[in-house]
Amino acid sequence: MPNDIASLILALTVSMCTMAVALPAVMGQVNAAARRAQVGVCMQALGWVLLLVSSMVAGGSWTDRLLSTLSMAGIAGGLALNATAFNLWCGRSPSARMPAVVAVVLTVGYALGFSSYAFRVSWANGLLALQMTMVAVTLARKPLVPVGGWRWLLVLALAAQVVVTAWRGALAAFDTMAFPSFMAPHPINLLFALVANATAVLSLIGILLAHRDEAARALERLATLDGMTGVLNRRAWLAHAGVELANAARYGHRLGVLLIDIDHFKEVNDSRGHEAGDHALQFFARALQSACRSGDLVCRYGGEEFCVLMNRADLLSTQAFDRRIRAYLAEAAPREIGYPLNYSAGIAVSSASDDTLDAMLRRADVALYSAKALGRGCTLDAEALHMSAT
Ligand SMILES: Nc1nc2c(ncn2[C@@H]2O[C@H](COP(=O)(O)OP(=O)(O)OP(=O)(O)O)[C@@H](O)[C@H]2O)c(=O)[nH]1
Repeated sequence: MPNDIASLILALTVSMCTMAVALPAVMGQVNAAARRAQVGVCMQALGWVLLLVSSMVAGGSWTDRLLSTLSMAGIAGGLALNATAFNLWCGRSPSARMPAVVAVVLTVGYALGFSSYAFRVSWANGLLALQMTMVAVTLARKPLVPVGGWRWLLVLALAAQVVVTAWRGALAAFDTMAFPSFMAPHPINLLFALVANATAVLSLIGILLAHRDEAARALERLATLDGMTGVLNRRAWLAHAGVELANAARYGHRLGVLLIDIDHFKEVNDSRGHEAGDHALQFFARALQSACRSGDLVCRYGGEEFCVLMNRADLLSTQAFDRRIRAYLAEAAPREIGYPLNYSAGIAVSSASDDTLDAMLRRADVALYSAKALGRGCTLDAEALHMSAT
């Protein structure tokens, strides 16, 4: 059995080192979460290497104390980094101060109490079990973004490792003679080595899948959002608005489309520079979004044109939205961007159950064109225009 345990611990160390080298190569360019996970794996790999080396030097010597303490710092620090990585991948803030605090307390306590075998082993195993619990809780908490079912596999493996690690801590404290080293021929050591190997494999799978989910979300963002303003792009807006119009027809609601074109925007670019122009577009998009109700859809229709789909809205409520935006711009634009910003707009409200998005956009565009022709800075509605023309 001692040889079995030594082989399994060696296999675990080799797996961790392989992961530490392979992850950066396989994952390519990474974000903050993946970077933390990679560094976390490297630290754990280093920790296991140092623990193995420490078992080869004279027990209780200063070299043993130094190597063992550094190995604890590596394993505990790596776990703390993994906790923050999984927090980020679950859409939460990266702050996971507790696992980091536990890693520091564990290392310092281990170094200070090194001369007592029972204390240092129970201290390290107890606090490592606490850290693993924190990583498992991080994964088990409801994520704020879609995360695959893989997290439950990792939670299960971590839960098993928590039990075995805490058990080792208890044995070291209360039955020290039966548990003289982490490679001693004790069934719990064998169980620990097996579970640790399984958790290492599942961690690798978890890190790769979390990274893949994150990349898929980033691709979706790129495909649906306008990169500069963060509102929907035209293609995504058309797809969503088409669904909303079909629902409106089915349930007998009305909806309004407000097509907006910022006035004299070329002058902003020409006199203040392209960067100021970009800043103004971002401010304008924010203003539209904050004035919307949930269910409304804002998009950047093109250059300095925006389009808003107002769900369950008739002409009066679309006009009220337009007035709110104008009042907000008059007050906030000079304050936020340093000069006034105005726009012309056209409104089209869904008329019959067979109305189409194309037809509504055409009517809104005609109304917008007329608003520009009237001298800009105003909003016209397509129905009124149509009535006055007939
Ligand atoms: N800074 C910046 N400018 C943009 C962007 N997209 C389009 N524009 C500018 O928007 C301006 C649009 O000019 P025009 O079509 O003449 O419209 P306008 O100056 O607003 O005049 P009217 O619409 O007739 O009031 C051009 O100068 C474009 O370069 C962008 O992403 N960033």
